[in-house]
Amino acid sequence: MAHVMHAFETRPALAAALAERVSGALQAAVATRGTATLAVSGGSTPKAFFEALSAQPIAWDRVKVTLVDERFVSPDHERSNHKLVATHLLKNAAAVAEFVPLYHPAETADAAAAFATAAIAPLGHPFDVVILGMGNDGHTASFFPGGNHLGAALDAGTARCVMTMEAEGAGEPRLTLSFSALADARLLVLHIEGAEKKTVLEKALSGHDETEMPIRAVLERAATAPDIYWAP
Ligand SMILES: O=C1O[C@H](COP(=O)(O)O)[C@@H](O)[C@H](O)[C@H]1O
Repeated sequence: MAHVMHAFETRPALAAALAERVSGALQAAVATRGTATLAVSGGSTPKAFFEALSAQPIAWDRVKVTLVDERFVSPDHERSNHKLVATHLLKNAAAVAEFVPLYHPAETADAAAAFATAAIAPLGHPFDVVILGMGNDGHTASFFPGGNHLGAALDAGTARCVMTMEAEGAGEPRLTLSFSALADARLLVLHIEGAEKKTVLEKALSGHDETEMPIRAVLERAATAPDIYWAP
């Protein structure tokens, strides 16, 4: 699947341009269907983009926001992706958006994943916008190399769901949307920053083994061609 590369000179320029692009897609969705859905990544990269997006003049009360993946930690934990979104995105104009968490205070990650699968179902499909990140190990969402459920998570035939993932490089157990739930988004973005991530992307583009670099599943066979946003 071909991708479209958008390279920027600075990270603030990327954040502003991506916020405008996502804003346009969400506004179009609201105009067409009355509601819009947005699934975002966590990690360190999206903060400036979230801040820029939070100020966009969208009918945010019609927008439902969720995560592409989450750590199995409570929302007040410093590694919680929910906390990141609450702090940097669900503010300003976006404060009225509805947030659908993946984390649920269940006894096990598997039980939380079952709750989350039920919680995201009413959002409908495909998502209007999905923003993916990428780790230096080639993971995206929580599709980690060596992940215990990686095969099922990347299987296009797996029903749209939230699954658990454990992997050496993942830290705590993870909750992740399946590839099937992400890959047909109306707008599918891979947002990466820094020279190291560019090198990782080039490596991913030069091979085919998805178990080595799960991001390859998105780059090679997502139903929607990804738009890649990069800045040094
Ligand atoms: O663990 C995660 O990492 C990736 C990449 O994060 P970054 O800190 O390198 O930007 C992120 O996309 C994912 O949502 C997150 O859970």
